[in-house]
Amino acid sequence: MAFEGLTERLQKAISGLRRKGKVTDADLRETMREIRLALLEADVNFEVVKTFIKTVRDRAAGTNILEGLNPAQQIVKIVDEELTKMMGEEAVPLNKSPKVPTVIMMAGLQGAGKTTTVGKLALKLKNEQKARPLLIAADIYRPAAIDQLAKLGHDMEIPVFSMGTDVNPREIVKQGLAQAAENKNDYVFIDTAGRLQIDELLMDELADIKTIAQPDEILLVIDAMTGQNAVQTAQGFDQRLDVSGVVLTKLDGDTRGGAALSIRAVTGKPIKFVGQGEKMTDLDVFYPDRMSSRILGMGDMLTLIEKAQRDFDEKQAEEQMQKMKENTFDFNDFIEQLNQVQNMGPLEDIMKMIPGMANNPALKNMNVDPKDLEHIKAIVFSMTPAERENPDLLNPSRRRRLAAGSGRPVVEVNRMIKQFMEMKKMMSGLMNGKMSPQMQNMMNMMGQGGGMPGMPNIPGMGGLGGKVANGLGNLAMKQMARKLKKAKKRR
Ligand SMILES: Nc1nc2c(ncn2[C@@H]2O[C@H](COP(=O)(O)OP(=O)(O)OP(=O)(O)O)[C@@H](O)[C@H]2O)c(=O)[nH]1
Repeated sequence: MAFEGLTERLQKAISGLRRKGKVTDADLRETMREIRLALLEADVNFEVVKTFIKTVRDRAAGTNILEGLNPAQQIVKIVDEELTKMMGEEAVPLNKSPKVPTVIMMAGLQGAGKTTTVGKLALKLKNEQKARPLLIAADIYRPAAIDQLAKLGHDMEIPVFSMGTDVNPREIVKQGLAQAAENKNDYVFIDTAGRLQIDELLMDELADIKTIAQPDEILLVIDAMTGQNAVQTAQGFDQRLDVSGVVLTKLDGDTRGGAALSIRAVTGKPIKFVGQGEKMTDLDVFYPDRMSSRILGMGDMLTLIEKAQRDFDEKQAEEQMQKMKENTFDFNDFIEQLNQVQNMGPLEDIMKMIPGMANNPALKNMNVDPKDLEHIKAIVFSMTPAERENPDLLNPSRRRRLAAGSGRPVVEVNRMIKQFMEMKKMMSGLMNGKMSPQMQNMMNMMGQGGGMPGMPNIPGMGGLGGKVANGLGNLAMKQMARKLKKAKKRR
């Protein structure tokens, strides 16, 4: 997960204020100095940091009592709002042409992730809008690029237009667009060539393609891990091409965050999407406010809820809930749930989206080994259908059989069954609360209180209460409620 270093530094910078009733000028100066260092260390553009610090300091000095928040919370609130502004305030959607097709031209340096991003975006449009995109392979200089795009298209059942490596890219684009018109494709993506660095030849070619294709959107693909170089690259491309948006890739490997935080402020161009992994589904809309929450370690419940909604089968979730309510949730349901959780991605990443959890020391040391989940599955798969439906059948001799069948020690089998029983009991109680199905499912996944077998038990997280309900967590909850309200309004 991105930005660990920055999150830690910022929290440390602010934590000094937490015990103070009133903030003196010296306190504020010290905190601002720490925040400034944290941002510089994260490789945020120097000028951007300077402006940011001045704004936050002016605001912090001007307001001492805000909605009953303590000094630390006030600073967090201001920093949160200013970070959000720095990254552009609102999510900016993809441009859409009033008449088909919408033409999207991609640009970026070699290896930034252009081809991968074309695939991810096309798949997103196909899945979410039932779009019928055409991908044009106009990178003739790296022969593997055409094959890569052709393979992506083949796997996702999205057509790819290519003419090999001997035809001029300008001609390929012309003919590709003609084909899109003929096939009435609603989106066209042009995958252009990249170089190791910006050079005149490349820029001339891209400028020509722009003239030919008249794109509705020029998306610049930038590798977040290259920090300030990414920002310079963005400036270089933008000067020649006047790009309309940025896709920041490899955010999953970016521990610092400098590019994400500076690009908008330096270039004035919005980050529209972020790439967070190598899978075709690892592309997300960029929400400045959610990113800011994450950076401040306040979690990102909205994304978590969306992830749950996207990756969870609603009908299945309803059925499982009903079973929990009736206390008839069995090992078959449990396996289904484990599979769903695994689909959502690494558990550590999911946990970090919960307010107050990003810097939980227990979470830091937590190493969720995917093998643990596999062991649990192995035990369940060793059960007979009758045992899965009725865990009460599992007497000691049957448990010994499960241990032998799964290759796990008997104590592990016993522990797993005990935890399952406890979870089942707890969930049936919890289900009579007033949470939405998604929330209930999430709580369930997170191993509330007693803990779900295989899910880490997090000390201090006695339910979402404990750790989360105090300090920054408390503020995060308030912020979240505000953001949820805002998001609802937008819809
Ligand atoms: N971890 C991670 N890897 C990514 C992401 N986006 C792309 N990659 C990887 O980055 C590498 C380069 O991606 P490509 O799509 O081939 O890069 P490109 O910009 O098309 O390169 P050229 O065609 O040479 O210009 C591949 O191994 C991708 O899997 C991302 O968001 N996260």
